[in-house]
Amino acid sequence: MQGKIMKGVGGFYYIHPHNTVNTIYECKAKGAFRNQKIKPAVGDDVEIEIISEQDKTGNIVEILPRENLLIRPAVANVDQAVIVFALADPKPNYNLLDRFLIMMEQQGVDTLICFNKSDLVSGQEAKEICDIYAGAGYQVFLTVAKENVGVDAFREAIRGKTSVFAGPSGVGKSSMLNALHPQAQVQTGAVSEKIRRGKHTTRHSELIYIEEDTYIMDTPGFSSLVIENLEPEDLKEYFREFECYNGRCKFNGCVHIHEPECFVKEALQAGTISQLRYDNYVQLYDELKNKRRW
Ligand SMILES: Nc1nc2c(ncn2[C@@H]2O[C@H](COP(=O)(O)OP(=O)(O)OP(=O)(O)O)[C@@H](O)[C@H]2O)c(=O)[nH]1
Ligand SMILES: [Zn+2]
Repeated sequence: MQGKIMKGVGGFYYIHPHNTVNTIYECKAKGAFRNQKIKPAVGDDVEIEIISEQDKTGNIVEILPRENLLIRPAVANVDQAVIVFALADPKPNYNLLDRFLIMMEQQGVDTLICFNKSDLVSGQEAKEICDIYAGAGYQVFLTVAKENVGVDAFREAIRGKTSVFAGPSGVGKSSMLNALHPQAQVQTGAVSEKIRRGKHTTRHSELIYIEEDTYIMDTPGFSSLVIENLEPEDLKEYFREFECYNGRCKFNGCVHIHEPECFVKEALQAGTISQLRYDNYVQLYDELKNKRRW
Protein backbone atom coordinates (compact mmCIF):
# COMPACT_ATOMS: atom_id res chain seq x y z
CA MET A 1 0.00 0.00 0.00
CA GLN A 2 1.23 3.50 -0.73
CA GLY A 3 0.81 6.54 1.44
CA LYS A 4 2.34 9.75 2.66
CA ILE A 5 4.30 10.38 5.84
CA MET A 6 2.27 12.91 7.81
CA LYS A 7 4.43 13.04 10.90
CA GLY A 8 7.43 11.35 12.47
CA VAL A 9 7.91 11.07 16.23
CA GLY A 10 10.34 8.96 18.22
CA GLY A 11 11.07 6.44 15.49
CA PHE A 12 7.43 6.08 14.46
CA TYR A 13 6.03 7.40 11.21
CA TYR A 14 2.37 8.12 10.68
CA ILE A 15 1.25 7.19 7.19
CA HIS A 16 -1.84 8.42 5.46
CA PRO A 17 -2.81 6.06 2.60
CA HIS A 18 -3.38 8.19 -0.50
CA ASN A 19 -6.80 9.79 -0.65
CA THR A 20 -8.34 8.02 2.27
CA VAL A 21 -9.95 10.19 4.91
CA ASN A 22 -9.58 8.97 8.45
CA THR A 23 -6.96 6.29 8.19
CA ILE A 24 -3.49 6.52 9.67
CA TYR A 25 -1.00 3.68 10.02
CA GLU A 26 1.67 3.79 12.66
CA CYS A 27 4.83 2.46 11.04
CA LYS A 28 8.47 1.82 11.67
CA ALA A 29 11.14 2.14 9.04
CA LYS A 30 12.29 -1.32 8.08
CA GLY A 31 13.74 -2.87 5.00
CA ALA A 32 16.42 -2.40 2.47
CA PHE A 33 16.34 1.40 2.20
CA ARG A 34 17.65 1.72 5.73
CA ASN A 35 21.05 0.76 4.39
CA GLN A 36 20.88 3.40 1.69
CA LYS A 37 21.45 6.25 4.15
CA ILE A 38 18.09 7.73 3.32
CA LYS A 39 15.94 8.75 6.22
CA PRO A 40 12.18 9.02 5.85
CA ALA A 41 10.93 12.61 5.96
CA VAL A 42 7.52 14.14 6.51
CA GLY A 43 6.00 14.45 3.04
CA ASP A 44 7.62 11.33 1.68
CA ASP A 45 5.50 9.02 -0.39
CA VAL A 46 6.20 5.52 0.81
CA GLU A 47 5.28 1.89 0.28
CA ILE A 48 4.15 0.21 3.46
CA GLU A 49 3.56 -3.38 4.48
CA ILE A 50 0.69 -3.74 6.89
CA ILE A 51 1.40 -5.66 10.07
CA SER A 52 -2.03 -5.38 11.62
CA GLU A 53 -5.07 -3.97 9.88
CA GLN A 54 -6.89 -3.89 13.19
CA ASP A 55 -4.20 -1.96 15.07
CA LYS A 56 -3.30 0.05 11.97
CA THR A 57 0.38 -0.74 12.21
CA GLY A 58 2.93 -1.46 9.53
CA ASN A 59 6.44 -1.10 8.20
CA ILE A 60 7.77 1.34 5.67
CA VAL A 61 9.53 -0.78 3.07
CA GLU A 62 10.33 1.78 0.40
CA ILE A 63 10.64 5.53 0.02
CA LEU A 64 9.38 6.55 -3.40
CA PRO A 65 11.45 9.02 -5.45
CA ARG A 66 11.32 12.56 -4.06
CA GLU A 67 10.46 15.73 -5.95
CA ASN A 68 12.52 17.72 -3.45
CA LEU A 69 13.59 17.83 0.18
CA LEU A 70 13.56 21.11 2.03
CA ILE A 71 15.82 21.80 4.95
CA ARG A 72 13.85 24.60 6.59
CA PRO A 73 11.30 23.29 7.34
CA ALA A 74 12.36 19.65 6.91
CA VAL A 75 9.78 18.23 4.53
CA ALA A 76 9.78 16.33 1.25
CA ASN A 77 7.75 16.76 -1.94
CA VAL A 78 6.70 20.36 -1.41
CA ASP A 79 4.99 22.13 -4.31
CA GLN A 80 4.79 25.59 -2.80
CA ALA A 81 4.93 27.63 0.36
CA VAL A 82 2.25 29.92 1.71
CA ILE A 83 3.18 32.68 4.05
CA VAL A 84 0.33 34.01 6.13
CA PHE A 85 0.78 37.54 7.38
CA ALA A 86 -1.69 39.67 9.28
CA LEU A 87 -2.13 43.24 8.05
CA ALA A 88 -2.53 44.22 11.71
CA ASP A 89 -2.48 42.58 15.15
CA PRO A 90 0.33 41.55 15.11
CA LYS A 91 1.78 44.52 13.28
CA PRO A 92 3.38 43.18 10.09
CA ASN A 93 7.13 43.01 9.88
CA TYR A 94 7.79 43.17 6.14
CA ASN A 95 11.48 42.58 6.60
CA LEU A 96 10.58 39.20 8.09
CA LEU A 97 8.25 38.52 5.18
CA ASP A 98 11.03 39.30 2.70
CA ARG A 99 13.40 37.00 4.59
CA PHE A 100 10.91 34.19 4.27
CA LEU A 101 10.52 34.79 0.53
CA ILE A 102 14.31 34.68 0.12
CA MET A 103 14.63 31.52 2.19
CA MET A 104 12.06 29.73 0.07
CA GLU A 105 13.53 31.04 -3.15
CA GLN A 106 16.93 29.69 -2.02
CA GLN A 107 15.31 26.27 -1.74
CA GLY A 108 13.63 26.57 -5.12
CA VAL A 109 10.10 26.81 -3.74
CA ASP A 110 7.54 29.32 -4.96
CA THR A 111 5.68 31.26 -2.26
CA LEU A 112 2.12 32.56 -2.23
CA ILE A 113 1.34 35.37 0.17
CA CYS A 114 -1.86 35.44 2.19
CA PHE A 115 -2.53 38.78 3.85
CA ASN A 116 -5.03 37.97 6.55
CA LYS A 117 -6.99 40.19 8.97
CA SER A 118 -7.71 42.56 6.13
CA ASP A 119 -10.77 43.66 8.13
CA LEU A 120 -8.45 45.48 10.54
CA VAL A 121 -7.07 47.99 8.03
CA SER A 122 -8.61 50.30 5.45
CA GLY A 123 -9.20 49.05 1.93
CA GLN A 124 -6.64 51.57 0.75
CA GLU A 125 -3.94 50.26 3.06
CA ALA A 126 -4.64 46.65 2.12
CA LYS A 127 -4.46 47.52 -1.56
CA GLU A 128 -1.14 49.29 -1.18
CA ILE A 129 0.49 46.27 0.43
CA CYS A 130 -1.02 43.84 -2.06
CA ASP A 131 0.21 46.01 -4.92
CA ILE A 132 3.74 46.04 -3.53
CA TYR A 133 4.01 42.27 -3.37
CA ALA A 134 2.03 41.56 -6.52
CA GLY A 135 4.29 44.12 -8.21
CA ALA A 136 7.30 42.24 -6.90
CA GLY A 137 6.06 39.14 -8.69
CA TYR A 138 4.14 37.21 -6.05
CA GLN A 139 0.64 35.81 -6.05
CA VAL A 140 -1.20 37.61 -3.27
CA PHE A 141 -4.43 36.79 -1.44
CA LEU A 142 -6.41 39.05 0.85
CA THR A 143 -8.46 37.26 3.49
CA VAL A 144 -10.48 37.50 6.66
CA ALA A 145 -10.02 33.91 7.78
CA LYS A 146 -12.32 34.06 10.75
CA GLU A 147 -15.18 35.24 8.54
CA ASN A 148 -14.39 33.06 5.55
CA VAL A 149 -13.69 36.05 3.31
CA GLY A 150 -11.35 35.42 0.38
CA VAL A 151 -10.92 31.80 1.39
CA ASP A 152 -12.40 30.27 -1.78
CA ALA A 153 -9.88 31.88 -4.11
CA PHE A 154 -7.14 30.76 -1.82
CA ARG A 155 -8.47 27.21 -1.71
CA GLU A 156 -8.17 27.06 -5.50
CA ALA A 157 -4.51 28.03 -5.25
CA ILE A 158 -3.63 25.12 -2.98
CA ARG A 159 -5.80 22.47 -4.63
CA GLY A 160 -3.91 19.35 -5.65
CA LYS A 161 -0.70 20.55 -4.06
CA THR A 162 1.37 20.15 -0.95
CA SER A 163 1.90 23.57 0.59
CA VAL A 164 4.06 24.56 3.51
CA PHE A 165 2.11 26.98 5.70
CA ALA A 166 4.20 29.44 7.66
CA GLY A 167 3.90 32.75 9.41
CA PRO A 168 4.48 34.61 12.65
CA SER A 169 2.39 33.66 15.67
CA GLY A 170 -1.13 34.98 15.87
CA VAL A 171 -1.61 35.92 12.21
CA GLY A 172 -4.45 33.43 11.80
CA LYS A 173 -2.86 30.29 10.37
CA SER A 174 -5.07 28.03 12.45
CA SER A 175 -8.15 30.05 11.57
CA MET A 176 -7.19 29.74 7.92
CA LEU A 177 -6.77 25.98 8.24
CA ASN A 178 -10.17 25.68 9.83
CA ALA A 179 -11.73 27.85 7.15
CA LEU A 180 -10.13 25.73 4.43
CA HIS A 181 -11.18 22.59 6.10
CA PRO A 182 -14.29 23.04 8.26
CA GLN A 183 -14.53 19.29 8.88
CA ALA A 184 -10.97 19.31 10.25
CA GLN A 185 -12.26 18.75 13.76
CA VAL A 186 -14.24 15.74 12.64
CA GLN A 187 -11.58 14.43 10.37
CA THR A 188 -8.72 14.85 12.74
CA GLY A 189 -10.86 13.67 15.63
CA ALA A 190 -10.13 10.01 14.96
CA VAL A 191 -6.56 10.80 14.14
CA SER A 192 -6.06 13.14 17.03
CA GLU A 193 -4.72 10.80 19.69
CA LYS A 194 -2.22 9.52 17.20
CA ILE A 195 -0.98 12.52 15.31
CA ARG A 196 -2.68 15.83 15.95
CA ARG A 197 -0.81 18.18 18.16
CA GLY A 198 -2.61 18.94 21.37
CA LYS A 199 -2.86 22.51 22.50
CA HIS A 200 0.10 22.21 24.83
CA THR A 201 2.40 19.71 23.19
CA THR A 202 5.55 20.69 21.34
CA ARG A 203 4.79 21.40 17.75
CA HIS A 204 6.40 19.02 15.31
CA SER A 205 6.13 19.59 11.62
CA GLU A 206 3.20 17.65 10.31
CA LEU A 207 1.06 17.40 7.23
CA ILE A 208 -2.68 17.91 7.31
CA TYR A 209 -4.86 16.26 4.68
CA ILE A 210 -7.27 18.79 3.20
CA GLU A 211 -8.80 17.01 0.24
CA GLU A 212 -7.76 14.78 -2.64
CA ASP A 213 -4.03 15.23 -3.31
CA THR A 214 -4.06 18.39 -1.20
CA TYR A 215 -1.91 18.67 1.89
CA ILE A 216 -0.83 21.51 4.11
CA MET A 217 2.18 21.42 6.31
CA ASP A 218 1.51 23.51 9.35
CA THR A 219 4.67 24.91 10.90
CA PRO A 220 5.32 26.62 14.23
CA GLY A 221 5.08 30.41 14.23
CA PHE A 222 8.37 32.26 14.02
CA SER A 223 9.46 35.75 14.98
CA SER A 224 12.84 35.92 13.27
CA LEU A 225 14.70 34.27 10.40
CA VAL A 226 18.40 34.33 9.69
CA ILE A 227 19.40 34.12 6.05
CA GLU A 228 22.26 31.69 5.60
CA ASN A 229 24.46 30.54 2.77
CA LEU A 230 24.05 33.69 0.77
CA GLU A 231 26.74 36.11 -0.41
CA PRO A 232 25.65 39.75 -0.23
CA GLU A 233 26.39 40.16 -3.94
CA ASP A 234 23.91 37.40 -4.75
CA LEU A 235 21.05 38.83 -2.69
CA LYS A 236 19.79 40.80 -5.69
CA GLU A 237 18.95 37.54 -7.44
CA TYR A 238 16.31 36.92 -4.79
CA PHE A 239 14.33 40.08 -5.39
CA ARG A 240 12.18 39.11 -8.34
CA GLU A 241 11.41 42.67 -9.35
CA PHE A 242 15.13 43.41 -9.83
CA GLU A 243 15.50 40.57 -12.28
CA CYS A 244 14.80 42.52 -15.43
CA TYR A 245 17.46 45.10 -14.48
CA ASN A 246 20.26 42.78 -13.41
CA GLY A 247 23.16 43.09 -15.83
CA ARG A 248 21.89 46.33 -17.37
CA CYS A 249 23.41 48.83 -14.94
CA LYS A 250 26.56 50.72 -15.85
CA PHE A 251 28.79 48.73 -13.54
CA ASN A 252 29.32 45.06 -13.95
CA GLY A 253 28.10 43.34 -10.81
CA CYS A 254 26.16 46.42 -9.69
CA VAL A 255 24.45 45.63 -6.39
CA HIS A 256 22.11 48.59 -6.86
CA ILE A 257 23.11 50.51 -3.76
CA HIS A 258 25.90 53.08 -4.20
CA GLU A 259 26.70 52.69 -7.88
CA PRO A 260 25.85 55.48 -10.32
CA GLU A 261 23.71 54.88 -13.40
CA CYS A 262 21.87 52.04 -11.78
CA PHE A 263 18.64 50.87 -13.39
CA VAL A 264 17.21 49.54 -10.13
CA LYS A 265 17.64 52.90 -8.44
CA GLU A 266 16.07 54.58 -11.45
CA ALA A 267 13.12 52.20 -11.18
CA LEU A 268 12.90 53.08 -7.49
CA GLN A 269 12.81 56.80 -8.32
CA ALA A 270 10.14 56.15 -10.92
CA GLY A 271 8.09 54.19 -8.38
CA THR A 272 8.27 50.93 -10.36
CA ILE A 273 10.16 49.29 -7.52
CA SER A 274 8.72 49.81 -4.05
CA GLN A 275 10.62 51.73 -1.40
CA LEU A 276 9.65 49.19 1.24
CA ARG A 277 11.14 46.28 -0.69
CA TYR A 278 14.21 48.26 -1.64
CA ASP A 279 14.85 49.33 1.96
CA ASN A 280 14.59 45.71 3.08
CA TYR A 281 17.02 44.78 0.34
CA VAL A 282 19.60 47.32 1.55
CA GLN A 283 19.15 46.29 5.16
CA LEU A 284 19.63 42.61 4.35
CA TYR A 285 22.59 43.39 2.13
CA ASP A 286 24.31 45.23 4.99
CA GLU A 287 23.52 42.40 7.34
CA LEU A 288 25.05 39.80 5.03
CA LYS A 289 28.06 42.00 4.49
CA ASN A 290 28.62 42.43 8.23
CA LYS A 291 28.23 38.75 8.85
CA ARG A 292 31.07 38.05 6.44
CA ARG A 293 33.42 40.29 8.39
CA TRP A 294 33.25 38.09 11.45
N1 LIG B 1 -9.82 40.48 12.94
C1 LIG B 1 -9.45 39.26 12.54
N2 LIG B 1 -9.04 38.37 13.46
C2 LIG B 1 -8.66 37.15 13.03
C3 LIG B 1 -8.66 36.78 11.66
N3 LIG B 1 -8.21 35.52 11.56
C4 LIG B 1 -7.91 35.11 12.79
N4 LIG B 1 -8.19 36.08 13.69
C5 LIG B 1 -7.98 36.03 15.16
O1 LIG B 1 -6.60 36.14 15.44
C6 LIG B 1 -6.25 35.35 16.57
C7 LIG B 1 -5.12 34.37 16.22
O2 LIG B 1 -5.60 33.46 15.27
P1 LIG B 1 -4.98 31.99 15.11
O3 LIG B 1 -5.69 31.35 13.97
O4 LIG B 1 -4.96 31.28 16.39
O5 LIG B 1 -3.47 32.37 14.71
P2 LIG B 1 -2.22 31.41 14.43
O6 LIG B 1 -1.47 32.03 13.33
O7 LIG B 1 -2.64 30.01 14.25
O8 LIG B 1 -1.39 31.57 15.76
P3 LIG B 1 -0.29 30.56 16.38
O9 LIG B 1 -1.06 29.35 16.82
O10 LIG B 1 0.28 31.36 17.50
O11 LIG B 1 0.70 30.27 15.30
C8 LIG B 1 -7.53 34.65 17.00
O12 LIG B 1 -8.09 35.41 18.04
C9 LIG B 1 -8.42 34.72 15.77
O13 LIG B 1 -9.81 34.73 16.06
C10 LIG B 1 -9.10 37.77 10.71
O14 LIG B 1 -9.13 37.55 9.50
N5 LIG B 1 -9.46 38.98 11.22
ZN1 LIG C 1 22.25 48.61 -10.35
